[in-house]
Amino acid sequence: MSAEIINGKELAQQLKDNMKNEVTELRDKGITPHLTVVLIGDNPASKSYVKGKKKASAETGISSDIIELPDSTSEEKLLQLISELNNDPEVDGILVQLPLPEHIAEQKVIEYIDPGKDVDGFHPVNIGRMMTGKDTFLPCTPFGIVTMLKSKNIAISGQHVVVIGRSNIVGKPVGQLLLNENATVTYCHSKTKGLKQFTKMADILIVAVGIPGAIGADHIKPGAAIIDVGINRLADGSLTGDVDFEEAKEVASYITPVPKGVGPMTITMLLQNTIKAAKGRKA
Ligand SMILES: NC(=O)C1=CN([C@@H]2O[C@H](COP(=O)(O)OP(=O)(O)OC[C@H]3O[C@@H](n4cnc5c(N)ncnc54)[C@H](OP(=O)(O)O)[C@@H]3O)[C@@H](O)[C@H]2O)C=CC1
Ligand SMILES: Nc1nc(=O)c2c([nH]1)NC[C@@H]1CN(c3ccc(C(=O)N[C@@H](CCC(=O)O)C(=O)O)cc3)C=[N+]21
Repeated sequence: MSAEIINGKELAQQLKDNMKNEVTELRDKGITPHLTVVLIGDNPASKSYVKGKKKASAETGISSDIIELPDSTSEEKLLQLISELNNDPEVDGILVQLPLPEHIAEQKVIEYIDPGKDVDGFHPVNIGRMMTGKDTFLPCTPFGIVTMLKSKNIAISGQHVVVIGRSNIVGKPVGQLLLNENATVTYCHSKTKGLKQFTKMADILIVAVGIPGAIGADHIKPGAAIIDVGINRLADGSLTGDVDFEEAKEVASYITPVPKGVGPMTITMLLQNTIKAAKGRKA
């Protein structure tokens, strides 16, 4: 038996089609959601993600612009720009593409963004609201993952979720969101001893490590749902996840592919958050 594939690209398209109608209605009322993306430096991967965000915005009628600045941009100059965007009444959402150059303190920049415009959901105020179960901007990748699980009616409540990875943008918040949905959550990371003994207990296994092939069939409990967050570019230019897909799909009940899995959902949730920001500010 081969696992059912959760096609994130298709689900993202359905959600964008719905959003397009919502944006049309908002625009008829004179409200055009606007997203500003700030891109520092010329990391090719970041450039390609940012292009994807612009394209997806246009598809739904959300207006967007990209502010590109050189690698040499000072922290002070970036904070100044954020302060202008915070005060610009036309701007609903601000996204500063990560990672930032080494000389800029990432956390300081994140905390400078107006929480009401923080469509990434990375500001400590929004993280705190998420942790306490309040309405807020949910971080896009975790929000996308929960949306994918729900789209397939995969049970979350009472299930054992194992998350591999504890970054502030993926691992930690996805565990928190699933805890809010009444899952029992275990976190694993690079210091975890005996990783397999944990992963084999997972009803839902979320892999956000950044190592191709980190997880194989022998890590997986038969019938588990596997969410592969990893985006790794191989030497031949192709993209691959953290899970050995061919092997894993023979053991799992559901699995997300890379590409066309979690990635497109991340962008779609960003658009959702931008609409929410516009409604919160302009409506
Ligand atoms: N699809 C999407 O939309 C997105 C995809 N990504 C991708 O997801 C992956 C993870 O991203 P991100 O969370 O930002 O990455 P980070 O590099 O910030 O975090 C990686 C995590 O994996 C853990 N880890 C590393 N090696 C091992 C190991 N051998 N065993 C167990 N755990 C390990 C690390 O542990 P420790 O904390 O101890 O160092 C860390 O917590 C990347 O491939 C990234 O490109 C990221 C964002 C969005
Ligand atoms: N402030 C900030 N917010 C982010 O949300 C953010 C970030 N910084 N930095 C980098 C990570 C990574 N990320 C991805 C988004 C979409 C795809 C995506 O759409 N991937 C496609 C493939 C795209 C391609 O072919 O290149 C897919 O998986 O099918 C991947 C990765 C957002 N991130």
